[in-house]
Formats: sequence, structure tokens, C-alpha cells
Amino acid sequence: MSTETETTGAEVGTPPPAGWEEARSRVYAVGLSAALPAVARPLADTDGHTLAEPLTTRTDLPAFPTSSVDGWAVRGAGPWRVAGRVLAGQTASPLDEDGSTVEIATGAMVPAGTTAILRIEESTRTADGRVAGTPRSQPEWREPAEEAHLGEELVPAGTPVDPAVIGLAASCGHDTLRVRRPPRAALLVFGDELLTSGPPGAGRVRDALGPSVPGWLRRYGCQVRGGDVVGPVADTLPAHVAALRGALANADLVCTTGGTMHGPVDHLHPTLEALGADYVVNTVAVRPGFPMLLARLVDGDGRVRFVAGLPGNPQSAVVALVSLVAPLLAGLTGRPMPVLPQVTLAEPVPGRGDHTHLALARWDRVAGTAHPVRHVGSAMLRGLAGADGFAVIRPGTSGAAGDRVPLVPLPLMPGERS
Ligand SMILES: Nc1nc2c(c(=O)[nH]1)N[C@H]1C(S)=C(S)[C@@H](COP(=O)(O)OP(=O)(O)OC[C@H]3O[C@@H](n4cnc5c(N)ncnc54)[C@H](O)[C@@H]3O)O[C@H]1N2
Ligand code: MOO
Repeated sequence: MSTETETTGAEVGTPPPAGWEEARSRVYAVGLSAALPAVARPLADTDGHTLAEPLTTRTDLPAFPTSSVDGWAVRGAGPWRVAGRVLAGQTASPLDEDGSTVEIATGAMVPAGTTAILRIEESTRTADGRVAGTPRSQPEWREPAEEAHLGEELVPAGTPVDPAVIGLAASCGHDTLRVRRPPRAALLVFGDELLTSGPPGAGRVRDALGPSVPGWLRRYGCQVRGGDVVGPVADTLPAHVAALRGALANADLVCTTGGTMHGPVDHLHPTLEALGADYVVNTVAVRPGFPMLLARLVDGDGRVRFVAGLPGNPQSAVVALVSLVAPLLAGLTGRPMPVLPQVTLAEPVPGRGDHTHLALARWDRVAGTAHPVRHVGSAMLRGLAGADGFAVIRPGTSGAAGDRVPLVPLPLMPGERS
């Protein structure tokens, strides 16, 4: 296996851990260079995809002068003689004579020659059947190109496609969009000590990651199918190699949990070596989560897939997701590198020496403050379940109340937490 940095001397062949920010940018750049192919998809099938090119409008928006009320399109001074009717969806004949009007529906094309539109509820009829009333002074129709000009860029490439983008694309004439699909992810859980049901005890713990990591991956926009979650995989090298080979068949990204260190039954590194992977990042100077890694495999036909090694301690596994997997997925889908919000620490947070400290915190978005939570050991999940993200305490510093620091958010959905 190739390693891209020099050795420390302490352990020949082992590169020093990457700095946390350096690891994130390296992973993002490698993801972007392996971005998923751009494909044309029918509009209704693009939710959750990413725009591979800017969204531009195929017409002026609106494409024609459009009535914004039900009423009378009039020409000149009233009362007006009724010359016909124009409904939404029809092309309107011009109003040729002063003193004439056509009944007009909301959304209908405004006839050429119209000087005003009179709302239906503000109109009356004269004894001889003509229309009378005083049109409001402000225009009651939308001018062509009021919203956008033909060819104008409305949304940049790299934007996640959501219902608002889909609606906009439809309204300006698109049948398909060029998009990158959601990455497909798989999960392998390593550890013979793991139970998949019932309470822990007698040296065994419940697998907390098999049931939870797919939900985080989906919240980051991945597709994870039921059959893509495998484990616990037996703690032998052949079982690991077979499981990883199988998972890589259909996935852009395989996450593994546990086995990242060099204990007697930690097989991840030899497995990666057996499959010919190379490291993008191998350990990161962050606590918790230090042994996290990202490796890359390139097929004979040039297809690139990634393996994210999440440490076995459950909170550390989530730290690896927010630290490495999130920027990788942004790169793979051609989205921008996630920008971290700045928050004000509400309480002091200790540093972790030369390492970045990711400290679980509740984020008060209104006040812009981060409040450290309790129960934050790397083997614990209690603090995580009440947190919104991790406050970032830079190497060689500690956080004092009032300090401004970045926060890495958990990919929670609206309505989750407060
Ligand atoms: N000699 C050293 N030992 C360890 C070091 C070190 O620097 N030197 N680092 C520690 C750190 S930091 C972490 S994090 C862990 C990472 O270990 P692995 O990724 O190899 O994970 P395991 O050894 O398989 O498991 C660690 C821990 O987590 C529990 N675990 C594993 N999978 C799950 C799961 N799916 N659900 C719940 N709990 C899980 C496992 O039972 C262990 O308790 O290494 C330290 N050791
Ligand atoms: O860094 Mo380990 O990931 O402390 O638990």
C-alpha cells in the first residue's frame, strides 16, 4: 500500500496523523476529482441529486405579459364595450379600439393594446351592458422577464436539488436536469464482541453503529439500501477481505466500523492492503476519533471507490463521519466544501494538546451560542443524543467562554432536536 507522507522514525512506514483541517481539505479535493458522472434525469426524479451545471432559464420569465387578477383588460377610457374573453392558456388577440375590453382570467396572456386591468369585483355594468369602474393605479399584470431573462443563470452548479429548485426548473421550461446522483454507500460492522439484540453484559456490547450509521449517511444524502449494511463481520482477515470486496461491488463509499487500530483482531489495514487500496488520510490529529482513515481504490477501468474507516468507539465513529465523510460526499457530488458556522462558546472547553478537540455541544441558533454537553466519552452516545454538533477547539488552544469557534453540525433534519 502506498503512503504519501514521510515516516516519523518511531514506527517505520507509518505517516504522522494529518491535521484535522488539512485532512478535510485533502478528502474534499480527492472526492471532487472523483466526482460522480453528470447525467440527464427527468425533472421529477432529481430530488436529492446535485446540479451538475447551472440552472438557466429557457425563456423570459414570465414568458408573456400575464394577468395577475380576474377582471377586464381595457383599452382607453371607459365605459368599455365587451369584445370577448381570454382565459389562461389561450393566445390573446389585440385590443384594437379605445373603449373596448375583454374579460381576462388570472394567468391569461394580456392582449396587446391593453392600457389597464380592472378587477372583476371593482367593476360594474352600465344599463347598455358596458363595463365601468376605475382601474387601480399599479399594474395588475406581470411583465415578461420580470423574474428572469432568457438564458439567465438562476442557480449555480453544485446546488443540491430540492423541491424549490425542481419547481423553478419546471417553470422555466426544463424537462430534464443534468445532475450527479446521490452517492451509494454501504456499511460493514466489525467486532466479534457485538450483540445485535438484547442488553449488553458478560463482555459483550450492543452494536450501536450498524443501526445508526445508515441514518447519518442518508442524512448526508447517500443512498443506503437494507442489503448494504453487513455485520458483525467475523474477526478474521479472510472474512474482512471477502466482506469489503462484496460491499465495494455496488458502492461508491464503504464505511467500516472498528478495527482501525492495530490490536490482535484489528484487520482493517491488512484488508485494505490486500485489496490494493491507497490512503488519502491515515489517522487524524483530532480527539476523539484519532484512528479514522480514508482509503481509495481504483479499478482497472478507472472507477474510483472509497473506504472510510470509522473507529469502533461509537462517538469516535460519528466524529469520523462529520470530519471525513461529509467533505468526501460534498466532493463526490460536486457540491461546495461545507462551510462551518461560527459560534460563541457559552462555557469553557478544554483543548487536547496538539490535537484538534471536537467537543459535543448543543447549538442555540438564535443566540449563536454553543453549550458543551455532558457524557461525552468516546465510548458514549448519551451526549451525542442531545447535541447538535461539535465545537472545534484548535490544536494548542483551549476554549474560554465567549470565544468564537467553528462548529461542525450533525446532519440533523428539521424537527430533530429542538
Ligand atoms: N494501544 C492503543 N489502543 C488504542 C488506542 C491507541 O492509541 N493505542 N486508541 C484508542 C482509540 S482512540 C480508539 S477510537 C479505538 C479505536 O479502535 P478500533 O477502531 O480498532 O475499534 P475496536 O477496537 O474494534 O473497538 C473499540 C471500542 O469500540 C467498541 N465498538 C466497536 N464497534 C462497536 C459498535 N459497532 N457498537 C458499539 N461499540 C463498538 C468496542 O467494543 C471497543 O470497546 O482504539 C483505542 N485503542
Ligand atoms: O480518539 Mo478515540 O477515537 O479517543 O476514542
